Amino acid sequence: MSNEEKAAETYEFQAEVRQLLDLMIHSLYSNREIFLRELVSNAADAADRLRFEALQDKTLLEDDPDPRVSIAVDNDARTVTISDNGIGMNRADVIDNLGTIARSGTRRFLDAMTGDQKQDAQLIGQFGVGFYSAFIVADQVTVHTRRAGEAADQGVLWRSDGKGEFSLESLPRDRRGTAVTLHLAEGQDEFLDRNRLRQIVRRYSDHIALPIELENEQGEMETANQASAMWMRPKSEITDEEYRQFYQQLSYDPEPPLEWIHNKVEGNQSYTSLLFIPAQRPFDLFEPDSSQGLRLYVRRVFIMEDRDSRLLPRYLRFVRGLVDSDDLPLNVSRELLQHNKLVDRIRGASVKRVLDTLERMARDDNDRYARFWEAFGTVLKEGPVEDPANAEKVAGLLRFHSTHGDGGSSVGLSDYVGRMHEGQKAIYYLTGESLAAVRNSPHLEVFRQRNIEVLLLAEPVDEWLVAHLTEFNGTPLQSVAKGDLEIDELGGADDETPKQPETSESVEALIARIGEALGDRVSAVRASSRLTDSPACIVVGDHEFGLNMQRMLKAAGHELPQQPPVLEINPQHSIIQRLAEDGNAPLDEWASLLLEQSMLMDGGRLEDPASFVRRMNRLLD
Ligand SMILES: Nc1ncnc2c1ncn2[C@@H]1O[C@H](COP(=O)(O)OP(=O)(O)OP(=O)(O)O)[C@@H](O)[C@H]1O
Repeated sequence: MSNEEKAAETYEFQAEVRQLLDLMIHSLYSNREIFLRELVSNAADAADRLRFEALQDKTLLEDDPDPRVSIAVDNDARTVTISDNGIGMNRADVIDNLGTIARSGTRRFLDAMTGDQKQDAQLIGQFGVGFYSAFIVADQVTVHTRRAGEAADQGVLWRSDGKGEFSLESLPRDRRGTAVTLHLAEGQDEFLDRNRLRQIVRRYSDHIALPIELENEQGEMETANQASAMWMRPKSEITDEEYRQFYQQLSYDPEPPLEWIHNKVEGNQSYTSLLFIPAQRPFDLFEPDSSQGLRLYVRRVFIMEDRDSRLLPRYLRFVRGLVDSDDLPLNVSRELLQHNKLVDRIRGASVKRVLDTLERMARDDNDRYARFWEAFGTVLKEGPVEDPANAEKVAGLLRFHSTHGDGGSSVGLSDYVGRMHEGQKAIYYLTGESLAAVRNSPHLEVFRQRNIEVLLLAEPVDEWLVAHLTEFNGTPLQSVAKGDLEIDELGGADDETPKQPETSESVEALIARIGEALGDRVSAVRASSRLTDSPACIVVGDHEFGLNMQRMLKAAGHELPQQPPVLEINPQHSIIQRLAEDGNAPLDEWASLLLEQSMLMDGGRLEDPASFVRRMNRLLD
């Protein structure tokens, strides 16, 4: 090798990496120890990747087949070195991975930072900021690495002080894998203390399933973690604390999980699954490429993270954990997972376990279920759409706001059905843009008067939900804002509730004239049985999209057929009665005003708000 080739080349960090480094160094002061978790986790990932690639090519293992991570301290040089005998990196890998290409996570991470130290530190905890966390405690970092399968002279040395540049040079390396050496910055000497390091390994990496060795004072290597696949141990021997720790090391979530489900299945297909239901929402739950997904192992070898939702459907993406199969082939690929009967069976059983567990929680522990619902209810509402086979089961787990009770979102469909009036034929609901808008909607008036409960649905996902969930245990779900209400069929009517009075002839005539005035802005004008306090409201047909849904579809760029709404008039309202008597009232103006105010009450936008205001002022004048 010539001298020129050996000379170090200098590269600049990509701008976002620089930003990340800067933030990390300044905002992570209170949580410095996580650097070790991150570097150990990278080392363990590298060992997993080697094991996986070695399934195809055994020569990669060279004469060193047992995966291992080791941590060594040099007190004189004030360095800590984390080494692995994993997959290693070649020159191009190093350039890509350690500095010049922003990882997709970096941008998301920067976007998620709030500026609040405490919150951000927690966020970093959840995120797994990776390699760059080395600079939280080090003012100089070197990475010496060689890719498995390549010759010793292909070793590469990366070096940086984290300030904007890094250098790269060739440096032969006998062993494959990577050694990351941290030259501790001033004031960070506590990380030279082996006891402190041991304690950090136990806290964050105890359940990594390969040995993490720590050099003791006598220079001997000792295993610092449990280094076993905890999920393979019998349930009865695992303490709650161990489950919690395992969860934390798997998810980086500081909050203990609400529940875990550990199953060993034996028979014609054997596998173990360990599933956790978290207590808090991860920040990327609603991002399309969120890092959620179970980990798939085959006979203890980590194969991949299930980013394609093969092991669990999307609406259960909040579940964390793993599946370890004895029967899948070790060389299983993404494609193979897509069409595999064993995977189908594992998935079916896992869905059932999660739903059964949630049912039990909902039945036995209201408070815990309320926490679950608060964190993940919105996601669960995708269930009936995504998984029709389990729609009924998921429907039973849903919770809603309602006109009944204290207004919290805690009403289940079976609670509702249990309270239905005799003769009531449907579960009534109203969707809208916000809770305030639905709560105050004129569509609820007659239901309030008759004391009939209505579910109040104000999340965007609710529109999709009710489009797919048309009944619950045989009782249909019906929007109170759609179709012709047959008031006497509502149920809830008893002798004391006044029957809907007949509409007088003069009001009938008025309704006809309003219809003429509005022309094709409406598909019909009719007397309403919905209203008690408002003069008018708008209604769509039974099989048409609700107005809120129409707005959402339009906002998403869909072309919708023109479907003018029906305007319903309250024959008992004093404005209506006055108009029916007064032959001189400017009826064109009044008709428009009634339509426009009804649209506004429904959360709609007027195409010409200025004309509306002028019209109102003329009539008030
Ligand atoms: N010890 C190592 N051996 C081999 N490759 C490594 C090692 N450490 C890091 N890398 C490579 O560098 C990349 C970047 O590492 P970094 O820790 O910044 O992010 P990550 O591990 O991909 O993400 P995260 O830490 O969020 O899981 C890794 O994806 C891996 O390809």
